Amino acid sequence: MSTPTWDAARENTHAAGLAAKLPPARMKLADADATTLAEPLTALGPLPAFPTSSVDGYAVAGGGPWRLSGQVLAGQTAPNIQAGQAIEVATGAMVPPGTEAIIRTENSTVDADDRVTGEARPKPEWREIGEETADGEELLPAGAAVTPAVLGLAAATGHDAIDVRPKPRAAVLVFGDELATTGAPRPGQVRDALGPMVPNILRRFGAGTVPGFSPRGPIEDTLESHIAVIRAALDDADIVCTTGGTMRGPRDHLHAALDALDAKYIVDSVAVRPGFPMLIAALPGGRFVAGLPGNPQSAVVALVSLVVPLIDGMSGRSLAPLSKVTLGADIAGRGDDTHLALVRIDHDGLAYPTGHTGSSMLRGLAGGHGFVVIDPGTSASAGDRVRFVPVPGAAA
Ligand SMILES: Nc1nc2c(c(=O)[nH]1)N[C@H]1C(S)=C(S)[C@@H](COP(=O)(O)OP(=O)(O)OC[C@H]3O[C@@H](n4cnc5c(N)ncnc54)[C@H](O)[C@@H]3O)O[C@H]1N2
Ligand code: MOO
Repeated sequence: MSTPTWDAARENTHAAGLAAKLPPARMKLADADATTLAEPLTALGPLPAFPTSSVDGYAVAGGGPWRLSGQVLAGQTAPNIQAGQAIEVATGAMVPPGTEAIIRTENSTVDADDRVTGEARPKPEWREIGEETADGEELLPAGAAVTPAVLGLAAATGHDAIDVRPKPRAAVLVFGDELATTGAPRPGQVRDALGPMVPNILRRFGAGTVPGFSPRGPIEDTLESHIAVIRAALDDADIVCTTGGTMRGPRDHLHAALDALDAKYIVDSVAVRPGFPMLIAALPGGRFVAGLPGNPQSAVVALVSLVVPLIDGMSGRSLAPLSKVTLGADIAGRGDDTHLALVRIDHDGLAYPTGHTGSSMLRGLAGGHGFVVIDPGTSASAGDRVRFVPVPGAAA
């Protein structure tokens, strides 16, 4: 398999995810945040459902002064209004049929004999039936991300539950005999930095987690343990993220384990720096293994490069286009490879390289906002607009 470009690897991974997208499920609104619409969201009725006052004031008909002859509060049904009458209305209340104008409270006076005088503003002060949506209108297409605002819109138009594709469930398996999980590392040891980091990044990218596997590890570097724990994780996970062992060194067992599990590579290394040994393999039953390199920053590069497109595909979403940022300083390319360079967006709105960007380091990532994409064969200069891959929650 020849090494794909970073862009091609993302597209291939997204397409593989889309081909294995998760089956739809009906979910109560309270449970549906961060899922994806499986069907278009349509209005179950017009919005607003009745002519609705946008102000506190007096509905009037005919010429004034008007005789105050009632009140409508939000939630009540309104009586008809006759010429010469004024009916006090609250914001959100139904506008009495026959209303010609609504005069705001602050633009009106009511005398001791309940006579209302005042002047209406030129623009109507109420919202007509169906102004926001007609009954049955499509509000959002299938494949749209379900955000808190989408939940609010669904509720506003009458839905109690919606058809969504659930979040793919991701397990995280941390491999490495050198890893310690507490205290400062002793000579020869490395503190596991991925266990505390990867599940939280996955959650922020819209993956669900699997109890007992968020993370599981450190797991010993043997072929048998790789095969056994990947199998166990697949009982509940749609995506199994492994860390380390992506090369073919003396203690790297991931490839052999994937062969034993009958996996097919979607991507097996990518022309990107850092993080090139990242891989995605498909397993029978529409599940995937994402091999994240052991170097901690490279593992995050693999998450944002391939696992995010995989989650998008399995969720039935299109591959999200990347926004662009303007560079505040020059950033060198990495020859024929795409360079994902850590940047911090500063107070001037421009992106500057962080320090400490070695692939084994995390200081740059912890102080940065994401990666800019320097395309193969190019270098970028201050002032250039370049694509930006955010790492949510990366920096304050
Ligand atoms: N002969 C070559 N060796 C290496 C090459 C190469 O091209 N030729 N590429 C290097 C690159 S680039 C990367 S990235 C790594 C990928 O290594 P693996 O995915 O096989 O991972 P490991 O060997 O297990 O570990 C690499 C490195 O990361 C540290 N590590 C691993 N897990 C964790 C963790 N959970 N928390 C913190 N640090 C972790 C590990 O101790 C190693 O230092 O391969 C290079 N080698
Ligand atoms: O792929 Mo490695 O990321 O350069 O440390």
